[in-house]
Amino acid sequence: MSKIKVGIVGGTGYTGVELLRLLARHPDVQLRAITSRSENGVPVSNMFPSLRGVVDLKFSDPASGILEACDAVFFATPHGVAMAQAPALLDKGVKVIDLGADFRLQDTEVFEKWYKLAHSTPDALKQAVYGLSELNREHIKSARLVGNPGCYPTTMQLGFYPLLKNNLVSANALIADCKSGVSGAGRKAEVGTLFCEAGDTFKAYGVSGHRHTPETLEQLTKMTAQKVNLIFTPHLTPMIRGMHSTLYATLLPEAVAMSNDELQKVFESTYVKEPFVDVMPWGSHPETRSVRGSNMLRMALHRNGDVVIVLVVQDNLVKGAAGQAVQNMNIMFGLEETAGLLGVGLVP
Ligand SMILES: NC(=O)C1=CN([C@@H]2O[C@H](COP(=O)(O)OP(=O)(O)OC[C@H]3O[C@@H](n4cnc5c(N)ncnc54)[C@H](OP(=O)(O)O)[C@@H]3O)[C@@H](O)[C@H]2O)C=CC1
Ligand SMILES: CC(=O)N[C@@H](CCC(=O)OP(=O)(O)O)C(=O)O
Repeated sequence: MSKIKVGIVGGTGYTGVELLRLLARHPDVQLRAITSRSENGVPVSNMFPSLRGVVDLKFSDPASGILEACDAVFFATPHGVAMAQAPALLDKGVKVIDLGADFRLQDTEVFEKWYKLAHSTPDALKQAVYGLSELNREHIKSARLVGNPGCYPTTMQLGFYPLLKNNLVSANALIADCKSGVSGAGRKAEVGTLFCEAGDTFKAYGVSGHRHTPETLEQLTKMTAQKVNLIFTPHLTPMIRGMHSTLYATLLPEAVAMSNDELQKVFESTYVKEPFVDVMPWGSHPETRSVRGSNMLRMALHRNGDVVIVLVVQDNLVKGAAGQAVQNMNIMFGLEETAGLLGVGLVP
């Protein structure tokens, strides 16, 4: 089979360089174009010496037409960019995966409220498929346009799914207490992400409303007939990569008698065939470093009375962004789902 020709829009950002790291060693991919407006013409390896001898392309202008010759294009760009540029690529038969939020929310009014942007391509949005690989694989297989999930929503959905799908917990009282590494904010210069502002300190943000709440609610609602209510509190933690989500859900009266062993089996049987979801033994404490640089999401169950506690870790740049995007590309092109994604986490 000939290799898939791939382009990346936004190659100078953190998810862009993560895509490059993964795709450069992907057995079925040929990297054709990596765009940057600010670094146009500069060799990619000048900016990222980690890619010297691995990627020999130069950054190109996203408007040069080079993307149209690709089979697949990833948008690793701020919200609003993919919706402006994807329709022309789709018209040329190029498959598109957006790492931003332009194609995640089905309701344009909700999108406009949270992103403060008018949605310019509601027609393209109608054909977009939400790219949570494990739960939406069948739709992703035939998708031409995928909206890759947000990083926090990936942990919340995969953690709550076995409980909601099996009607074991009250969906009306879900709590997600989540922590992200600073790379989650992207590479753009902002005072809040400077070393002196984000190092050796810890804080919550977006407590009264974060745009990942509507995305997560929209998807959790598909898992259960109950009304879903979610309290989601993100925190910024002084590490570069990694995300840790502590999820709380109260068992319904009819499920309270379940043993820890039975609950564990529900999770294990849900994810037994998933190459990138690891259900650890009951009572484990997954660490972010166990998934650093890898596409694996690890979870472990605990219980306090009627409350089930699910601990979930992932690398925000891999399973939370670029890795899941590559996983979706593999599914869209009928490749081995794990191709290019079998790297092991970096410990220590
Ligand atoms: N960081 C993370 O953990 C996660 C990020 N995401 C999402 O992925 C997307 C990318 O994030 P991240 O890599 O962190 O962002 P960065 O801010 O680090 O990078 C953004 C990139 O987009 C390019 N860009 C900006 N504006 C335009 C434009 N108008 N046209 C073409 N290219 C443009 C920039 O390059 P240049 O200006 O040179 O063209 C840069 O390479 C965002 O939508 C983000 O929300 C999703 C999940 C997790
Ligand atoms: C630490 C940090 O700032 N994280 C980002 C979320 C990560 C991300 O980029 O998600 P989207 O693709 O939905 O924007 C935030 O809370 O805005």
